[in-house]
Amino acid sequence: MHVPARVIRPQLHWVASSPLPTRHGEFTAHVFLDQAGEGTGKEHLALVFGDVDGAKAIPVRVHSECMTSEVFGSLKCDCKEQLDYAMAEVARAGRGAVVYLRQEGRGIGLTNKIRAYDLQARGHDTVDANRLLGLPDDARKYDIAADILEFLGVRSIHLLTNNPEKVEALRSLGVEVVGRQPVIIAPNPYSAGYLDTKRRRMAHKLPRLSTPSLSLVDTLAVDESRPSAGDAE
Ligand SMILES: Nc1nc2c(ncn2[C@@H]2O[C@H](COP(=O)(O)OP(=O)(O)OP(=O)(O)O)[C@@H](O)[C@H]2O)c(=O)[nH]1
Ligand SMILES: [Zn+2]
Repeated sequence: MHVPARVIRPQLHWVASSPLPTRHGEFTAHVFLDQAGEGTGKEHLALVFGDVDGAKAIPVRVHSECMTSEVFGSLKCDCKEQLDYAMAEVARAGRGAVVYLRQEGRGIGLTNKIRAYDLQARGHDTVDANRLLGLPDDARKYDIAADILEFLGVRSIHLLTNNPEKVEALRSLGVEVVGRQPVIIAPNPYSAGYLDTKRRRMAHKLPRLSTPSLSLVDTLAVDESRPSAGDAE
């Protein structure tokens, strides 16, 4: 059945919803079309578990797109495992949401992220690679996430994140963040330096990590039954 779009604000429209069975349980997927500025045509997603309308202090993950890890299994970052963990956590809590924002590469887009990866392959860390490209360390915005949460009727949240700046950004947009829940993923040999840079240079609340042995790569490559970080928690 086709339901007409609902205008959230002039350039952000709710456009579709459907049940979405996942390996973490049955969510409802809501799609929001962003027609503003550079975001023209971007489709953002909210995966909702249980009844969140009017809910307080529910777990919410505001996640930024990472095609390289989420689609292709890149080991350079922790994004896919964080997403899996968040979905499992929301389902475990019985209600909550994952807001999936299409701001690839901390908002610089896929092309620039791959350019940054090329610089990282030449020895630069994730922050310096962006700077060498003349780009901000983090170009993301969270106004759409705030609007989506308001649209869903969510009253207050526990934000699943290690990034205190994300908490502050959402608060400054009027989201009542009553707590922060860490999303700590064990490093692999390719992500350890990246995670350490996030801890040292981006103020992420991450533990000091020791670099795991390279033999873990072989394990990751051959063991398809490996439990996800979410399963391990
Ligand atoms: N520019 C750039 N973006 C990256 C890199 N690695 C991952 N990303 C992007 O970073 C975004 C995720 O941001 P993170 O800094 O990993 O984490 P966060 O969302 O700030 O914090 P958490 O809530 O704790 O996950 C996604 O959009 C990824 O595509 C990188 O090396 N360079
Ligand atoms: Zn990533």
